[in-house]
Amino acid sequence: MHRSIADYAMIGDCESAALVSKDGSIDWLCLPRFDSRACFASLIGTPENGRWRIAPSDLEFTSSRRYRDGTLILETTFRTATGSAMLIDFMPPRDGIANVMRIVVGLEGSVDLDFDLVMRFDYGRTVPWVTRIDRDTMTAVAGPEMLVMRAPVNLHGEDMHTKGRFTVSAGERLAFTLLHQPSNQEPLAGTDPEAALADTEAFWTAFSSRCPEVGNWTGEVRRSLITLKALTFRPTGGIVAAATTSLPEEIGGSRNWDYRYCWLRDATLTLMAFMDLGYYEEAEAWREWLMRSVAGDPAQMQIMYGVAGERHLLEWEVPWLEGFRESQPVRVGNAASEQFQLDIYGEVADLLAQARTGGLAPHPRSAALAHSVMPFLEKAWRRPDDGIWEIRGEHRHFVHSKVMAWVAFDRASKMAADIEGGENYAKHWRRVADDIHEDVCKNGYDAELGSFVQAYGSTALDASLLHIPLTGFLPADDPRVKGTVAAIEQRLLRDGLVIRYDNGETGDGLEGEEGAFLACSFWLADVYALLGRFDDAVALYERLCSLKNDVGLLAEEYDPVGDEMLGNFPQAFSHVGVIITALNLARAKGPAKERTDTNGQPVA
Ligand SMILES: OC[C@H]1O[C@H](O[C@H]2O[C@H](CO)[C@@H](O)[C@H](O)[C@H]2O)[C@H](O)[C@@H](O)[C@@H]1O
Repeated sequence: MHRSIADYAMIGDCESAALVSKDGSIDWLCLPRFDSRACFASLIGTPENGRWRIAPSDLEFTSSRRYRDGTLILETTFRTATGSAMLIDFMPPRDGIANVMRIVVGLEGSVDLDFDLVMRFDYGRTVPWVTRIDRDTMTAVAGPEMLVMRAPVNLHGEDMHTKGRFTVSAGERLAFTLLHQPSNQEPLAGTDPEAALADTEAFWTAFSSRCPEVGNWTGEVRRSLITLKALTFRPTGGIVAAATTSLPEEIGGSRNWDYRYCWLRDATLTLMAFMDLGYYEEAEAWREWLMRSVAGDPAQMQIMYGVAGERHLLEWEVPWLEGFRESQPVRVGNAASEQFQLDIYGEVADLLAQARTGGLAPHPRSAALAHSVMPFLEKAWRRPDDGIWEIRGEHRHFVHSKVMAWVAFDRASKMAADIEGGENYAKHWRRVADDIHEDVCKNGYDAELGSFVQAYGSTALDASLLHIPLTGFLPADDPRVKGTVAAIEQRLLRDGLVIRYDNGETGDGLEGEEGAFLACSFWLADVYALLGRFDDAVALYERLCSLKNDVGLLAEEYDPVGDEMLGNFPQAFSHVGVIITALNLARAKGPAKERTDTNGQPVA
């Protein structure tokens, strides 16, 4: 049986994350940060590239799992012929030390379990020296890093694995911990796992209990909110697009990318979801991250940064990893970081404008940002770019990019009051917005097709055009918008889900195909809601939610033919869709008590 992406659940501590399989194996873990070199990389390799498995010795076991309510604490229950046991997996929010904790709890009878720990640094390549320090403690060292593993059972070394077999009986609890630290220090003591479990539960419930009711979809929304929070990097406010690299967009294909970075686009959309639910601290922290990351020459502004604002995200291929179900190459770093993508200015401006409307005080450096970025953009919007999909080919005049440049000037003119001389700026930026609007309507609309098109001069379609009504560029009932929606329904739907574009007619510079893009499918549901097609919107939303795995997680894409998730996982873009579309549906139809305004407050 092959593995599927849906087999995994995420645990994390808002600085990094691990993926745990249904059969109790942590197959992905990067420490100390999301984008650090993995110490468990079997997700995109083999068990020899690092993993930590605790599972029944009796291979005939069954398992089921869930997150403890309102938390990111994973509970996997194993059932065997002799009894049942629960594996509780979590990463405590850090007090300086990165820790993975696993508590095995005997539930019924007794269960024999196998322990198999394969510690590898450098994305599965480097085999460390493993040394026993005392009865319960082992260290693994290679170069600058050290893992300290504590286990209350007998373990031994075998073929570069740390192995053991133990029995847990009803009522018993056995705690295992793995912490990461620099190798030039003495092994740290670590915290008591049971106390850490209580603290972790308190952290997540304090966060998730503030989530407002969202119609029939509160459960869906809350799980996605927790997932997005887990993708934020607490020390800096950065937000990663997903927890993984190189989960394939086509099984066996080469569309494998590293998403463990902060895209301005993905992060702003994530923050819109946070703010729509009334969570403003994340927006404030991210705004600080943004101001530090983009500081300097606006021509050097990047579309993505590292979690602390790093700029050099050099893309390279990892030859020793065979890839998820042999999807090669595995990539680390992302060359799209060097692309020119016009839409990011609009996304950032939209976010800042919504943050202001939601009550965030003007940032002391918002004038500096406006004074450097807007004059740059006033010229730059006329240039072709790489577009929202980061197409690896020639620059084009993408319609979505121009629409988002309009958003930048539209929102800037509305926020101009925050800066000195605001009235004049407001007028000037409004004029530029009008120029862009005219340009797009003239060059981006094909009257014969009755639809906007992907790029000036092209007849290809693009799902990103759904942002035309969603951003307020044109109203949803404008005939040109209705025509575009009809064309997308006709040409970009695959088994009811939306693909980004038809690669046959577009050519994106890459080999192979990809699945339906889940975020685009949520956008279509949003547009249905705007058009008053409420039943269509709900049907599509519920279909999308049905694609989640057993613990409520979504990857970037879905293959309707192979019936499986594709792409990096869990993906912020997709979970943003779960939240924003639920809010749109609840606002459109729900009884007053279920509606929320942008502060997450019930609307009277
Ligand atoms: O399709 C080619 C590109 O795919 C990735 O980009 C996609 O993911 C980004 C992060 O979620 C998203 O912001 C972007 O809109 C998507 O197209 C990949 O990161 C790129 O390197 C690649 O060219």
